Amino acid sequence: MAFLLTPTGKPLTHSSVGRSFPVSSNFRNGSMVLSYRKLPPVVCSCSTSSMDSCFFLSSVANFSRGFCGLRLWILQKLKLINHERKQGYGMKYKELVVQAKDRAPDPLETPVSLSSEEAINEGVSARGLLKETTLSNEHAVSIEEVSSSSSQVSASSVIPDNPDSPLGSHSATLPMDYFNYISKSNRVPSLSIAVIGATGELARSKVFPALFALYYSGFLPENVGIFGYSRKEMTDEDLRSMILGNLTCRVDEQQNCGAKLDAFLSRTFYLNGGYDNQEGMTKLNSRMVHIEGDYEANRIFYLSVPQEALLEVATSLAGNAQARRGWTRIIIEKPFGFNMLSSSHLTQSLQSKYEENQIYRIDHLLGKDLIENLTVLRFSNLVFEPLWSRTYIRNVQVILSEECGVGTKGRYFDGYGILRDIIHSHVLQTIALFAMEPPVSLSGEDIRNEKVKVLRSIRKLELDDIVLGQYKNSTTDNNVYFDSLTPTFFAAALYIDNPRWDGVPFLVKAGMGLIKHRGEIRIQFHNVPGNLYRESVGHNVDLATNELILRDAPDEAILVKVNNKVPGLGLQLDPSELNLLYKDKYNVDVPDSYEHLLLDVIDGDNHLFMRSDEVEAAWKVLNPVLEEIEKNRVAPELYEFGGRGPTGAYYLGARHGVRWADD
Ligand SMILES: NC(=O)C1=CN([C@@H]2O[C@H](COP(=O)(O)OP(=O)(O)OC[C@H]3O[C@@H](n4cnc5c(N)ncnc54)[C@H](OP(=O)(O)O)[C@@H]3O)[C@@H](O)[C@H]2O)C=CC1
Ligand SMILES: O=C1O[C@H](COP(=O)(O)O)[C@@H](O)[C@H](O)[C@H]1O
Repeated sequence: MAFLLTPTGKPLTHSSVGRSFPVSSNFRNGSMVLSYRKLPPVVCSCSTSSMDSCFFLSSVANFSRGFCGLRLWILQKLKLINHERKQGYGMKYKELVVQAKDRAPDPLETPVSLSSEEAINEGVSARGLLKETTLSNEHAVSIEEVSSSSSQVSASSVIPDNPDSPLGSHSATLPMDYFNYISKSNRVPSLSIAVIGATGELARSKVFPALFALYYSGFLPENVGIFGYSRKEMTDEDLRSMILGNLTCRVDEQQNCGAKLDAFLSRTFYLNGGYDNQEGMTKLNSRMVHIEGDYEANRIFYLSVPQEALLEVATSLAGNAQARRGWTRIIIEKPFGFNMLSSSHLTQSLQSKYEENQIYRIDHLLGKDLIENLTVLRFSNLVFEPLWSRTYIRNVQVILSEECGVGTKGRYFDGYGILRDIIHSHVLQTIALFAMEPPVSLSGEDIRNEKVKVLRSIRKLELDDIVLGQYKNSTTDNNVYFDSLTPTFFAAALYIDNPRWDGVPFLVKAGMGLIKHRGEIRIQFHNVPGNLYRESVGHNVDLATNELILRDAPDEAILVKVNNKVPGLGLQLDPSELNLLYKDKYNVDVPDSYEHLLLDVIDGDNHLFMRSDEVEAAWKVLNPVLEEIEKNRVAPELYEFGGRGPTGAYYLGARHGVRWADD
């Protein structure tokens, strides 16, 4: 039996020694082999700030997100400001709808006879003549109307594929060319959004609610069609009932809630793809064509399926369900591969079917304000950018801790662990956005060009630079122990070997089953040289360290820690926080990050999505240490569920001259 080693290579003296851990996953002959092992499903009332309920629509227990007035207004303004940089035309949709409303319908554009589903689509366009805010039940198409017609769809309406091109006869088109085309034909292309894996947890809890939130707030075109796809025997009605409980309206606009909900559901359809995705995608295409009518239509496919199914689904869809007259974009979920090799296999396979700019690798953390603020703060203020380097910054800490255990994520988490689930994209993308040089513009490619340089400059990790942890059995899971080495905690010291960041430790910490839900980036500045107030500061100069804190959880905030004179006679310094707490400043709930990112996909804005070279560069940082961990079967340090995590993380900080600032 191999020795169990600590991450520093020393034999483990922990109570876990003696347990025998088979390596739970590997990659053979170009395909991933995962053996899932049981993780304890820790049940705890983990509330995320983004899941507060705004308005309950149905009696079904509802974890809805809120998204109210001012935040919506800000988002709309920002979107308008960013209008010019958008690669796609999502926001122009609304303008075009308005233009189209102003024009008399072109009889040449109207099909001679419409199926009832096409008629619904037409009806929706016609209803566009009404102001969105006056949409009422009277105008909404009833679900029954749609259901009764939907069963009559025949496969004969499938448009044949072009075998010469992976993109079909219309590749992802240049938005402006396409625009001209649209305005010539006087018709706004419709948008079809298909959620593949519609019955899964992610689709139900995040994707459909985000789509409805966008629809409700007017961010989706009125002729949108929503399609759910999986292998289960279900009807349109079943899907609608299944997602209904998670759909909510904005508190400030609830007067139209029922009508909007009806309208959204009437555009939501289910397709049972069966066990052959080639056939399934052909059927889906047929259904989409039927709903879209014989017009230009853009398509988004959200692949919310297990990683094992991803390639097969993506390939089947590429050949059978891409838009023929409009663009197609696919969204894929992390983890992006299991290791360097499987990831590069995945990338190559996807690129043989899709153009890179069709692929949106989604990581929901990147849709949070915390992340967007990294660039906003730095590049729209004078006071931060001059300090953004090793000259002034002593260390950077990225902290993502969750109170919850693995819970229902156990299905895929145990095969992957926290490095692949959280570090590969969440953390490395955060560091890349934080540390990049100023991009030429805010365009997706310019930003991604800068991010990838940072990722390539990160020093590859060694075992000595990391700490692995696993939470012990909790009181809620009846003494069930993990029977794998899967880490639920990871900490590391990263270095970026470039002139701006040489020698600055980037300390990262991510874990589950910890004392506090926290998501923040903390930037600690150097101590003041020759500080005139050193006597007032006292011995613990760390307390007087200036800090900039960007926080997502527990409450969204931007804080700057400064030294301030305590009011009164005498001279006493007090490290205080300049505090921009969102909930105090803005009377709004923050939208879920899936809304933000889905809107970006519609707009063709890919700056928050990883490009394939970024995925590869991130693997180069992690792959060597992952191989070491697996080769040596490094055992994670056990920690108490609900505690502060492994003590190893404190030693790690100390070795790099850093004191964790979140304690
Ligand atoms: N849940 C989460 O919070 C997160 C999930 N992810 C990623 O998102 C993806 C989905 O996760 P999650 O929703 O939790 O998974 P689930 O297992 O809950 O759902 C998977 C869905 O995919 C469908 N499906 C499975 N196999 C196939 C197939 N061969 N062809 C077509 N459809 C298939 C399933 O339905 P049916 O069996 O009926 O076909 C089901 O609808 C995973 O890749 C995961 O890594 C990433 C981050 C967070
Ligand atoms: O992507 C993921 O993030 C969640 C944490 O998301 P949050 O929005 O609640 O902070 C994490 O639980 C999950 O394992 C991971 O895949």
